[in-house]
Amino acid sequence: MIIDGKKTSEEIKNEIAARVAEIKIEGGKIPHLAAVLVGYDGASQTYVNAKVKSCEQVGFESTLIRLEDDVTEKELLKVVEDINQNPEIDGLIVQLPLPKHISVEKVTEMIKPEKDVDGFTPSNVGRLALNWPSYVSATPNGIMELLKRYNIETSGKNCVVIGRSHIVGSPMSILMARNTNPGNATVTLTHSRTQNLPEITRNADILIVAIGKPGFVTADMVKEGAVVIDVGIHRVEDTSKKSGFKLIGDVKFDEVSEKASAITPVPGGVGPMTIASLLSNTLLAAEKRIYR
Ligand SMILES: Nc1nc2c(c(=O)[nH]1)N[C@@H](CN(C=O)c1ccc(C(=O)N[C@@H](CCC(=O)O)C(=O)O)cc1)CN2
Repeated sequence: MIIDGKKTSEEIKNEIAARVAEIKIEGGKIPHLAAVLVGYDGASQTYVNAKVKSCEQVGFESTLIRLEDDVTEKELLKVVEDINQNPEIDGLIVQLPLPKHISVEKVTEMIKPEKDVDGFTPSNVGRLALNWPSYVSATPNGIMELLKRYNIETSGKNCVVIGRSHIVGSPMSILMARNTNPGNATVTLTHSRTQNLPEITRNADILIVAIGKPGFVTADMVKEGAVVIDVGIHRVEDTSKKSGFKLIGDVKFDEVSEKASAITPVPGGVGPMTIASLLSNTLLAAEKRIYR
């Protein structure tokens, strides 16, 4: 089975659009997302443009703030603080990665937790770990939603996560271990120093791959019937395409899909769900459902 993130994300966007229509009738506040993009990285521009377009699609307001790649850290912090103070804006994201001369930690810490719809601030990450209401990072949140909507059984299953990033791997391991449905899995968080990785991954009923290496997971690393979630997105040269590149994931799709019972493709899997989850978080922020 192919787990179709594109189709599921459209379903979620339709649900959000329906809620926005209700908010309009009730005379409530239309959700407003601000996105800050620093520099001209091709992939980041694609993602931010897709976020703005998705806001339009569901009826949100959006503000895109583009900054040159030589913007100083101080200037960027001031932009973030201005958005923090703007009562019109419900949610704020700073697109990552940032140029090397800017501290991601300082910028993230500056974002008001109530507007942190990426779920990256220390406050929201801490609340997630405590199982308190919080904004959950969009990619892991999107994966949980896919598992739920595809009725994938996770309780008591062995879940192996490859990659320990703050954005995906770490929150993913917390969510899958939680006493929720989906959740209640026995989770192993693996990383670049893990020994005998194939031995561990072959024991996974659910394998979530966020290692950032194209085609890293091969068929011999996967148990027959496993559910495989591929978080990686890489642009590799392909002269047969008009764009000059094609997208591939961290998983060798052709061979792993032969063994998996369910698998996310790249593109069209986890990526679109990241944007749908960001919209869900922005709706929560506008309706003040996390921080009252
Ligand atoms: N502030 C943030 N920065 C980054 C995040 C994030 O959640 N917040 N995550 C990633 C990038 N990302 C969102 O920003 C993202 C990645 C991929 C997709 C997506 O829809 N991918 C499509 C293919 C799109 C294409 O390249 O043509 C797919 O997989 O089908 C959306 C968002 C890092 N930065």
